[in-house]
Amino acid sequence: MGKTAIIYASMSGNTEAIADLIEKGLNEAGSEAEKFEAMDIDGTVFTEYDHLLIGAYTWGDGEMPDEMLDLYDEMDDYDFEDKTIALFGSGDTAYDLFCGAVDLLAEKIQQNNGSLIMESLKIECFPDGDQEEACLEFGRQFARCIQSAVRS
Ligand SMILES: Cc1cc2nc3c(=O)[nH]c(=O)nc-3n(C[C@H](O)[C@H](O)[C@H](O)COP(=O)(O)O)c2cc1C
Repeated sequence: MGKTAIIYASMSGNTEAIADLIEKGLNEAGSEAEKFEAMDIDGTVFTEYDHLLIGAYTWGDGEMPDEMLDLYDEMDDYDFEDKTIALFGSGDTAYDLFCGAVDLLAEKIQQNNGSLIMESLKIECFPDGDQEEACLEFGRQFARCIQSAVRS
């Protein structure tokens, strides 16, 4: 089935909480993942893992946060054509560019031959209430995508 990595950047814990819930959803649907903080890894993760869930909070004026910047720049050295990819993030709708970093990641993946298997998950601050279930379901749905790709 291939290996799944959940990669995230989080300063105050909201995006980390989303990553944890996505992993829980994946597990519920019978898949496993390894989770990494973006600043602890480099681009080799893009060759070692077949399925990628990548998440970031948004900083500045719709900008990529510092913790994700190196990995974001390194994406230009890789080809994402054969990868299963979905994106997630936490933001705040009080800002003009809600979850702008998620959109920047999507553009970068597309520039490097990749495509997204699911619509990106954008969470308002902390994933509570209905948003908690949305994160779990995102994980379950991603698991179903990679499982059905194996069967077909
Ligand atoms: C200085 C600053 C700038 C921000 N800019 C944006 C922004 O442009 N768009 C957005 O959606 N959220 C923005 N946010 C909100 C954060 O992305 C949001 O608080 C998020 O939940 C933080 O996630 P974390 O807990 O994973 O660090 C900004 C927050 C701060 C402190």
